Amino acid sequence: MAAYSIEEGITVTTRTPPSPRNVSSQTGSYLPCESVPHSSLSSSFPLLPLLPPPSSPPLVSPLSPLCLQALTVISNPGLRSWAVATGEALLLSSSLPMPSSFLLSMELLPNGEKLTDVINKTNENVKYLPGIKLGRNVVADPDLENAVKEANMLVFVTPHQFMGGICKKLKGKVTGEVEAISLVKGMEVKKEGPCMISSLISKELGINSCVLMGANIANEIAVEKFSEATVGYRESREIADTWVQLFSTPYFMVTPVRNFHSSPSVCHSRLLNAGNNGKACVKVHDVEGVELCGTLKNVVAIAAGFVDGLEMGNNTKAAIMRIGLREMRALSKLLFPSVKDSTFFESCGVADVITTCCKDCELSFCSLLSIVKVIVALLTITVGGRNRRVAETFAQSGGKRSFDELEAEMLQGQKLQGVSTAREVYEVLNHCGWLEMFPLFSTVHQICTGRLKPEAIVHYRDHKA
Ligand SMILES: NC(=O)C1=CN([C@@H]2O[C@H](COP(=O)(O)OP(=O)(O)OC[C@H]3O[C@@H](n4cnc5c(N)ncnc54)[C@H](O)[C@@H]3O)[C@@H](O)[C@H]2O)C=CC1
Ligand SMILES: O=C(CO)COP(=O)(O)O
Repeated sequence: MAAYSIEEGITVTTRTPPSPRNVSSQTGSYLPCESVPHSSLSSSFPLLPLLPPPSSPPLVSPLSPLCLQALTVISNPGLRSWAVATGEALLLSSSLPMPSSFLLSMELLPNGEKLTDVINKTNENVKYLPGIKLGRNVVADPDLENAVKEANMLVFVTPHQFMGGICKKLKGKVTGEVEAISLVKGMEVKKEGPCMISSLISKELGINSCVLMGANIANEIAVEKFSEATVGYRESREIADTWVQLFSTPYFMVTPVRNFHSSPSVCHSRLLNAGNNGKACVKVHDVEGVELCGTLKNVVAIAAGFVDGLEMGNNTKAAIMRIGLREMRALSKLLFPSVKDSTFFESCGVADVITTCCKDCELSFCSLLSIVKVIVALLTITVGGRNRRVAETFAQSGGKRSFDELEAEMLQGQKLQGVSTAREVYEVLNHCGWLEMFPLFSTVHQICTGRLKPEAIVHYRDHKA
């Protein structure tokens, strides 16, 4: 059985320097190279050799002020998790300067061996990525502090619920010039107001953090289906380009997005000031726009799941997605006026709403190929957006089975983000007196907590809290 704790974990460490991945070994390039709007760095990146000579010097990106010495992925791999799809995909590529990938689990295999030991022995994650050799320079290490010791690039990929504990544990342990990127879709709500995960990382660890969000169902990326993602960044375009370079593959197209400095909204300032005796000083950039897209779309996905569970049809689903997107944009801009409208047209915005709210497949018994389709459907029915899927089952049960129970049963150790995010959003709306302005968001929370029936999702205007 798997036993997870923030105290223990796995790290995968590389001791050889990076070399960019070999594009000729990749398949499934969707767009011609010229149409991929990457930086010149990223377009030349995939052509370099797959494995570095053991004595190559550390990579110094021509665009980046950062000398890429070591990269640590802070994650906890699970079946079909984003951590596995991205974190380990990164590690598969020995293009990276990564001495380490930290996997927050001290998981024992059925034979009693530690997964970390087996990864180090076989250079393979026999449980979650069997049959695939990790980059030669990858080492597993169960000690979080040790994992970040040499790293100057940190990738965070865990459910948002655990980020507070992880940051607390790392406080004071991350030193030198370190850059972070968060792939975590979610936020924390403190008494002083909402705190995006990238801000939490920055505040707790004293380092800059970009974000990467997008329409990225993990298992599709794991099988190299073409996808896009958006990197949100604060100050430095060079840092964003470095992350784009690290994450990009022919089947994973990453685009950087920036917003300009601005003050937080009046209400947000009031919230912050209330908790900090007026001393709060927050700088806001579009890293928040990208991150709020990734965070809030999980609430919309829950709403879409209710619609599916009640078999309300595509028009209703489209209406809920549109209203959800509108509330996403409105809340993001109220919280952070610097958020740009155009961000909602990036992968992190409308595309993520679509992918997370869509059903994986429809069973069609009318087609000539119905048997094949049913088999394919049954094989794939367990994939796709988890928030939508669990909410669908919740609605089918008439709201009688709790989300906790369904999460444990359906996700087998994975974590649902949408239900806790709906609660966190509700707290913010309630605190700011905005509940009536966001009827869909507040109705979702009330359905999740059993105060309203799932059917209320289309009567949301009647349920002003
Ligand atoms: N899975 C996906 O398709 C995508 C996920 N994301 C985001 O990436 C983040 C991570 O998602 P996944 O990798 O899918 O996570 P996940 O839902 O697979 O959870 C990862 C692991 O965290 C573990 N965990 C349990 N207790 C823990 C603790 N105390 N400390 C640390 N970890 C603990 C869980 O057991 C699980 O194995 C989330 O914010 C998610 O919204 C983003 C894009 C796609
Ligand atoms: O964020 C995701 C896809 O972009 C994954 O969504 P779920 O957490 O609903 O599976």
